[in-house]
Amino acid sequence: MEITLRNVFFAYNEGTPLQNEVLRDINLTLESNKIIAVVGRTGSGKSTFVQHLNGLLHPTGGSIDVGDIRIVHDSRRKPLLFDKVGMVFQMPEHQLFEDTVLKDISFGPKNLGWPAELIHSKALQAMQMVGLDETYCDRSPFELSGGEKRRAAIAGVLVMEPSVLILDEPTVGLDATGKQSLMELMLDWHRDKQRTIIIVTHDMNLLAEYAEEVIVFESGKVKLKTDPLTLFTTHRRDIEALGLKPPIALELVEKLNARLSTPIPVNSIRQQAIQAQIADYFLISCGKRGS
Ligand SMILES: Nc1ncnc2c1ncn2[C@@H]1O[C@H](COP(=O)(O)OP(=O)(O)OP(=O)(O)O)[C@@H](O)[C@H]1O
Repeated sequence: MEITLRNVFFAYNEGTPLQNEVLRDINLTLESNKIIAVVGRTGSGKSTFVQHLNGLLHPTGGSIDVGDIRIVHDSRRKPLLFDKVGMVFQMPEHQLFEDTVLKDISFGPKNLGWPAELIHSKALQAMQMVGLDETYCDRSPFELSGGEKRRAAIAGVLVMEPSVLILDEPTVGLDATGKQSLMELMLDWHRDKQRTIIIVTHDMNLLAEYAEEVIVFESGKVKLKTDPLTLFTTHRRDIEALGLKPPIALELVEKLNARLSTPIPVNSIRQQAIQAQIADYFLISCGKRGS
């Protein structure tokens, strides 16, 4: 499902002395079936932006087309899109509240009036997608580990089968293994269902590994929309000025290149691809592989 924003402005506390304009003239199209990262300094408006995509916030100017639903500044018509655009907030485990995992995951579909049997089967499917088996159904969400809680919270969003999934800082607080396994699950969901994922993140390694497109925010405006490789090569200075460091894999290849007479070409910023390029380079330079 495509999302198009035209001349979108947003101010908190509009029309009051506390008015705070946070989004300024956003014009963007978010294509279907992509993994899109949203980055920028803290306070640049990323969370405010993504909350516009599922109707949680409405623009104070301009329009947002989510598929065939238009969101505009009109206090009489405020479409909610929670079933089409699923949102996983920062630290989603804080939003678990039912006494069992199954009840928590079933909460959204129940509110939408889905039949009980359908809710049950979809909830089990969602649990499977996030790697929680049926033994978790009757467990209290409050007794799970941090990573398991996060998976349960994500299942509560996936159960609605959204066309777009928004993850606001999905891996904060998880260890390296937890981060990777969560992101691999999200990648499987994206590939399996052919749906869009929008990730708000400060983690440039995560961005390099998973994003196909990047939107860079600066002071409530879209500074850039590009792909990760172009971001970290052509726009290197711009993003460093925003305090964003390139991914470790790219820094590694640059350090090596400073010492090599024939630099390794930077044609990817994914860690594994760069490792393979480096390995290839050394095999070629040792004469063990034809170039
Ligand atoms: N409910 C609110 N009322 C008033 N101002 C708000 C509200 N929520 C956020 N803001 C302000 O809007 C601006 C953008 O905040 P937002 O959370 O969208 O930024 P962000 O880029 O997501 O930041 P971070 O990376 O720290 O999560 C900030 O100046 C913030 O103080």
